[in-house]
Amino acid sequence: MSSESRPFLQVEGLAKRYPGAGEPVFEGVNFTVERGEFVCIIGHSGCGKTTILNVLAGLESASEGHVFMDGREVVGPSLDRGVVFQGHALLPWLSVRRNIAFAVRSRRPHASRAEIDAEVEKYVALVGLGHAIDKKPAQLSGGMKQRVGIARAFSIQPKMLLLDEPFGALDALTRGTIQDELLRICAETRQTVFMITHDVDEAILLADKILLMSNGPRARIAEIVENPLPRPRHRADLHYHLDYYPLRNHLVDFLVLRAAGLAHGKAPERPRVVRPGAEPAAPQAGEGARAPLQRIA
Ligand SMILES: Nc1ncnc2c1ncn2[C@@H]1O[C@H](COP(=O)(O)OP(=O)(O)OP(=O)(O)O)[C@@H](O)[C@H]1O
Repeated sequence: MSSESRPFLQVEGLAKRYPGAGEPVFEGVNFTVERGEFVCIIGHSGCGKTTILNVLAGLESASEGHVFMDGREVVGPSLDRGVVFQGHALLPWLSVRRNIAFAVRSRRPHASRAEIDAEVEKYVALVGLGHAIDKKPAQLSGGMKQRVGIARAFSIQPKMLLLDEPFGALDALTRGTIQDELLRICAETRQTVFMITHDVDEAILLADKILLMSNGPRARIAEIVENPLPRPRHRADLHYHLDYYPLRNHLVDFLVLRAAGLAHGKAPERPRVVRPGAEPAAPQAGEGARAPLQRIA
């Protein structure tokens, strides 16, 4: 396959086995992410989502399989991939400005102080925190700290952003506001994103594609769900779209009715692609046959 036709991110036959454990947590995990795509992964606790994200980040090694990003194999951490964890992981003794400057400087080690400062201010403004730029993390709310984490990840201009339940600990109102911000920033920057969430509505709002993971052990990506809802999306009226409930029901049914039965490697290694509630999409080059139309309304 030429590098032009290869997907931006390609995950091939990934497996993770911890020493002393019997069966692998997951195995035969295969999926792709296109440049500029926003992909969410959903699955029950313990199926291995964070482990997969850590492998994509280069922070953990897989027992089997390979990850290729932009034509190169991922073998360790890199500024090409920005990670935001649920805990914001800011340096507590540094102000917001200096936390982000630290990241910008790692990308531009020879830039002047004024250049770094200008970039920091741009990314802090992006997440609406200009007024708090000289505060320390302890002086910020949980939502503000997560915003700083997001600004920091964007400030390294990663080829791919990896988000591990970044809004999991936030109240619903704050979560909604930051989701809207992320939606806007991603629309502006065409950032490629891989995000773990437990929140079906969050995935529907943000994702182009939702990976459904079966339960472990020997979990797999059981299904790839294309999100038929058009962009731009707005939380306030998304649920009026005809495809909203077919999509939502499909995701919930998977989690409630199907995920457990597909544990122990019962999900197919090459997951089917479905588009609930919408007309079937035309097959893409190099993609296997798609599942027939699933109108569940
Ligand atoms: N270092 C480790 N040693 C042994 N087992 C581990 C280790 N790290 C994770 N595991 C096990 O691997 C499995 C997958 O963990 P992981 O955190 O990737 O799941 P997850 O799907 O992200 O879960 P959650 O949704 O609860 O965050 C779990 O059963 C966990 O106990």
